[in-house]
Amino acid sequence: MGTFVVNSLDVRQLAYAYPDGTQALFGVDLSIARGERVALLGPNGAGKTTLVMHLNGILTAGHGSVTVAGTPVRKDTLKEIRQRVGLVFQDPDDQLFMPTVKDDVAFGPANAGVRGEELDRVVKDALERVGMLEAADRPPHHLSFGQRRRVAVATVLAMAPEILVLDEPSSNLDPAARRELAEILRSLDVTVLMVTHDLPYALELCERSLILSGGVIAADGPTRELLSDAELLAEHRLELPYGFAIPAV
Ligand SMILES: Nc1ncnc2c1ncn2[C@@H]1O[C@H](COP(=O)(O)OP(=O)(O)OP(=O)(O)O)[C@@H](O)[C@H]1O
Repeated sequence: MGTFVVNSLDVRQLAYAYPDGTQALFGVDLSIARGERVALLGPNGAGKTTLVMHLNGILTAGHGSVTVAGTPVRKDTLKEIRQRVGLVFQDPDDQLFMPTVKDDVAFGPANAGVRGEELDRVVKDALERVGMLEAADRPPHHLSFGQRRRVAVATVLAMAPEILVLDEPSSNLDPAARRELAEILRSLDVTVLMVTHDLPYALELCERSLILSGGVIAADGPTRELLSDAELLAEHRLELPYGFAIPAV
């Protein structure tokens, strides 16, 4: 047998209409290789959330397919898929509900059968990776918003996901917390897909970006090239902050 490379994510001809008939996706194709960090850009209503909800089977394909590390997202693979696709919601409070930070991080792996010293090690490692180990015994609701977002990332990392999917990771963060999270994400060595309206954040973190617009992938290429194309940005209602200049390489 020859060697072949399995992508972290393959989406083929994915189309989806909500029960009320609203067609949100019209045949989306995309592949993300292992270790890539990719930004998913696009105006309000483009279908970004709808696409993300297909990645771990919250929604299942009306038409087309989603495959994570070679495993198709289907009803009978959901358990495996939910472990492989680490979704970090925009609001960390949707993800943190245990009395302490370490209980929250332990919840997923404990459910998957990890126990004892192995569980302690997994929790410690995930908290260390997001710089939150000192907060292990604190109640999540005593932490700042930025700290809670980092703990939410840790709860997902503890499952050793194939791909980390972040919804608006920089939203509601002050400049220092925004920069700290960028440093953490850059250090992770995991495949990342991040949905963002923060174009400078996409540029800083992701070599490649996708523009989803009107339910289709309208552009896929180096972030720097996409963000340098004023016409492309205007066409898809994307705007760089006033006065922002793309830094020279
Ligand atoms: N539950 C629903 N029922 C019907 N239509 C929906 C539902 N959720 C979303 N839509 C519609 O599907 C389309 C895509 O919405 P979606 O939330 O995926 O866009 P988005 O790119 O995530 O937008 P935003 O940037 O505002 O979060 C929109 O036309 C939206 O109105």
